[in-house]
Amino acid sequence: MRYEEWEPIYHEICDYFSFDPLEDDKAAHILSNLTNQDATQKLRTLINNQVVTVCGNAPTLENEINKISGIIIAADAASGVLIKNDITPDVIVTDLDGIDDYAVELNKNGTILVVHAHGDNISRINSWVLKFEGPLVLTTQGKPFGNVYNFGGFTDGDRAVFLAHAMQARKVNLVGFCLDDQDVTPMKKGKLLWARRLLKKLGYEC
Ligand SMILES: Nc1ncnc2c1ncn2[C@@H]1O[C@H](COP(=O)(O)OP(=O)(O)OP(=O)(O)O)[C@@H](O)[C@H]1O
Ligand SMILES: Nc1nc2c(c(=O)[nH]1)N=C(CO)CN2
Ligand SMILES: [Mg+2]
Repeated sequence: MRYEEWEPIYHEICDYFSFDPLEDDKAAHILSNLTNQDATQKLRTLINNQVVTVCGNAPTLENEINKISGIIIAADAASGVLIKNDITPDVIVTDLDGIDDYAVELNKNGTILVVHAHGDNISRINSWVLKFEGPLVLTTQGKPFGNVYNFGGFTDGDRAVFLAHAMQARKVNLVGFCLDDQDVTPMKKGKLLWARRLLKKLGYEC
């Protein structure tokens, strides 16, 4: 999605959650200043024209492992579920609140980390990013610049789907997405509602 198309949606999201866009920009600049890494071309080569499975972290993921095929993109904590099931994600899309030290090891061995900056993860950016030795792609939900991209999307899960579309995947399958999950906090419910709205724009009903 082009930024011009994304921007009005982004402002609606900021109004909904009372997020401050200036804090998002501050986070994106902190991230960009920590590393000049840019594995976007590697990511594009990996995904272009391929079948991709994006794994969300709904409780159903564990029962849907057998549906995974092609290039595997894990949304944040879904990566831990995959690892427990002996599956190595090719890509992890994360705002750094759902991963653990295993992500540093995976990244060292080639898993691409797509690290998202926002106003509420600045401390996580500062504590995690310098530990990563492998390929990184940096993202923002605000205006992109330099080595910081915006492919559209909001939560780790729907952002992963927007990313796969932006990288021209041939087909994008979703597993572990249950966006009307009622067994979550009010904040999470709001985030899943937005994920659902955004994925609907790409033609997915989940
Ligand atoms: N029922 C569900 N519960 C949680 N996540 C879900 C669910 N269904 C789909 N997802 C997707 O899985 C992604 C990764 O889940 P995780 O539990 O790591 O969330 P998170 O990292 O705390 O979410 P975020 O940081 O995006 O707020 C979410 O961003 C969401 O898009
Ligand atoms: N400012 C801000 N932005 C976000 C947040 C968040 O908690 N705060 N969470 C996200 C993942 O769902 C994506 N973007
Ligand atoms: Mg997260």
